Amino acid sequence: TPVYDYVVVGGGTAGLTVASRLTDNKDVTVAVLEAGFNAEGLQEVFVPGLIGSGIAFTTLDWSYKTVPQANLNGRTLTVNAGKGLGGSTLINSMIFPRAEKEQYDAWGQLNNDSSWTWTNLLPFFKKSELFTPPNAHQTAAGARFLPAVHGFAGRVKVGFPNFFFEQSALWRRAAESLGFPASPDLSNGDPHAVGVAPNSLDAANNTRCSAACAYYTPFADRTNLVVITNATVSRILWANSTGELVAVGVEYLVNNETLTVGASKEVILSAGTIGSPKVLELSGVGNSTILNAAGVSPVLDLPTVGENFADHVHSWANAFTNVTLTKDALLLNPAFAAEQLALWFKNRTGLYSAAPRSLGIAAPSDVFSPSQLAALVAQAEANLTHFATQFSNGNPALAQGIAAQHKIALDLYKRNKELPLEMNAEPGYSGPTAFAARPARNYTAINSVLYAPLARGRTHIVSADPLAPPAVDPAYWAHPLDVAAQVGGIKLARRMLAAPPLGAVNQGEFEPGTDKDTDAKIEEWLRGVVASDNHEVGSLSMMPQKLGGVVDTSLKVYGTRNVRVADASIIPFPVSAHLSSTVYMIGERAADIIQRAQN
Ligand SMILES: Cc1cc2nc3c(=O)[nH]c(=O)nc-3n(C[C@H](O)[C@H](O)[C@H](O)COP(=O)(O)OP(=O)(O)OC[C@H]3O[C@@H](n4cnc5c(N)ncnc54)[C@H](O)[C@@H]3O)c2cc1C
Repeated sequence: TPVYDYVVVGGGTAGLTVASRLTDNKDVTVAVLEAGFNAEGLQEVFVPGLIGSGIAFTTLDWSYKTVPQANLNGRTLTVNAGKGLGGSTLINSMIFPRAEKEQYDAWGQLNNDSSWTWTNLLPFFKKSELFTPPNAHQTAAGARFLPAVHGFAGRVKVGFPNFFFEQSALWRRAAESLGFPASPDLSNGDPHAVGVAPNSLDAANNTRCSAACAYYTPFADRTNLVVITNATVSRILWANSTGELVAVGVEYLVNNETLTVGASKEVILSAGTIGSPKVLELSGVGNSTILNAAGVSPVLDLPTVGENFADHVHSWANAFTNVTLTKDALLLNPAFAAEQLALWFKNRTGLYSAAPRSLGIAAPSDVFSPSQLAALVAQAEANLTHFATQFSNGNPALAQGIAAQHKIALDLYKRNKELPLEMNAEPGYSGPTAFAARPARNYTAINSVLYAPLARGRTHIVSADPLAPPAVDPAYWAHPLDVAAQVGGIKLARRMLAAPPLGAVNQGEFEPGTDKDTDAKIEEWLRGVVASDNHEVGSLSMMPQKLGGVVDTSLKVYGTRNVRVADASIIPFPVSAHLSSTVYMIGERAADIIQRAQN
């Protein structure tokens, strides 16, 4: 068995960050085991406008299925997660802002550790970034940035695209007319505003910069960094079965062969919010009842593994438009699409050079009237213990932890600082109806993403077979405030579609449809259509053990000597942003913590 200092499970967003930083020291050896393959050479990965096409959502996607969702008409939803070197950054939409500073501060507050607060985390956000400021064309198209909040010597290339859709600019002005301030920079910790989102792309040649592009490709020739692809980790190997657990390596599968690799110092779990708890449970760490039922012998009873799971869900309002240069034009006219793709390969311009999103992050005051908000918050406060207990799966410590999270969220709601919705303009159709089934026209869509859900669910193994998918239950919409916010998102999206100057190109609503003219009808429609936004967090949450946490503030799994978690699963509660910048920050912070622990 080959032995490395560190073994990283999962070569995704945070996993490659940790591996890359640790091997900056040439005396340190790291092995990364990744279930997928190196997909950097595929155009579906590197061309920004091909997001979601080709194999992006097939081979390169775990495509996890939820259990039937009781609040969504019993539907089974898909939670996408990238499978391949780079993880979810291979297939994500490349939108690269950050959440509000009060939410990061709340991680510190929950954990009684001021090192996990916005001010102290900002250096790690910056450390990950190699930011290219907007050029004159991009600035004229609305791109803005504040140098003080960016990094210029990191590894993830961040910048702006070469093409901007007309509808995005019209929408930003419409949002401003509804009271959204123009953002000086969507990464400044104060995202209640509207602006052009920075992207995780290499502005020099207009290509996606995944975690592999950032943290692996430039360092692939390091002899102290070994990356094994097509390797599915089945479990952590322990030296002991009583007392504090000591990991000595991991077992993994390549094709049908079982192999092992040794770790002389630490094992780092970076398999994602659904993948990491699965590996821990397969290794005998979790709720003993759940493990026994799945046929795994418990080694350490840590009953909150896989609990406290939360995800963002999104919905849409879309309208026909007389604007003709839309993403729909690519679908409606294959010859035009081929021309545009050729243009991208020729000089990196045209419709495929854009990862087309402008964002506006809504505050409670944009979504609710003062009296409506007061009533919703009062109701949530009155039912705090009820819901915390319901979501905790019978674990009293976690019930306290969820209650503490809800209290923080509701206090922020009252200060207009918990931002419940992302609004973003899609220059083309976005919604639940397949291309062939909808009118062959041009559209403007406003996505609204539920950003601060109070519902908590879980993900657990149901089998000892490492290749069997886990049962994922996000418990979408299990809290009334979540439902009210998402209904409010449709109404806000409609106001945006009607507001000038966007209103001038609006040729009538397609979905939800003007017949959905009451909150109750909107809600009923949404139950049948809302989809995961693939922002799952919290399943191995960083919280004190007395609040049902799984890792401490050094990211170490309670009850183990040398297993840490670095990925989105440690994020204790959903934050109001797309996640990748935050996950890179976690990877940078994890590497720093590990390096300091060794010195
Ligand atoms: C379709 C989609 C769109 C998104 N859009 C955006 C966006 O626009 N902007 C944004 O900021 N965020 C976006 N996100 C979210 C963001 O990309 C993720 O939250 C983030 O990348 C997760 O990082 P991670 O390190 O936790 O996990 P991942 O990056 O998913 O890495 C986990 C890795 O572990 C591997 N793995 C899992 N199990 C095993 C195992 N047993 N053995 C070996 N390897 C294993 C996986 O294959 C994967 O490579 C999107 C996500 C998706 C899926």
